[in-house]
Amino acid sequence: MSLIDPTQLDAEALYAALLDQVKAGLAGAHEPAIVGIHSGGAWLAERLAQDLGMSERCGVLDVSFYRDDYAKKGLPADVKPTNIGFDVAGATILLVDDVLYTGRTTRAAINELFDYGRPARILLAALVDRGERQLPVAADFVAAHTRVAPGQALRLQQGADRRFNLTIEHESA
Ligand SMILES: O=P(O)(O)OC[C@H]1O[C@H](OP(=O)(O)OP(=O)(O)O)[C@H](O)[C@@H]1O
Ligand SMILES: O=c1cc[nH]c(=O)[nH]1
Repeated sequence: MSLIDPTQLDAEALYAALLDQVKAGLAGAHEPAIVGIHSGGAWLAERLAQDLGMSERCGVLDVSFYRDDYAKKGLPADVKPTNIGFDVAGATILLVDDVLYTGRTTRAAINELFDYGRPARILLAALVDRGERQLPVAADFVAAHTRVAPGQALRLQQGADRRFNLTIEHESA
């Protein structure tokens, strides 16, 4: 696994690489569907679903209520309703997030998904894996591995033209 300097991450090139991986990985999958984690994962999921002709089977999860730090942090200002308009039971769900770090968001998302039904399989796609996991979580599809200094965060942004951009910010407490 080679690590890419976080200042060199080209979000559009990474998106194209992730799309290729996901296309190959979902070929022949049983009842495939795509679910993005609000907010960056949802932008990615919507674009992947459009590019794969799967917009009818694309949903969004807001894991705020399922986070293990919910009691401490409460709800963020921009909480959005979860929206899954297809049958999760028996489906192959591609869970999509922008940045994979501690793994706690993925854990919360899997917990929430099971409230909608029992999927046949869940696969995880992340645009960037920054390592330093705190839970045993691994992505099936990753466009880039990097390391970011403590106290900093990678943030995905989407422009009005739907193009992606990754920036490095100081992490909010
Ligand atoms: O692996 P973890 O340590 O859980 O971190 C990864 C999560 O952190 C970010 O979400 P955040 O909660 O900051 O919300 P956002 O997507 O709206 O920025 C990111 O979008 C991932 O969902
Ligand atoms: O670097 C990070 C870590 C967690 N979540 C992000 O969006 N970026």
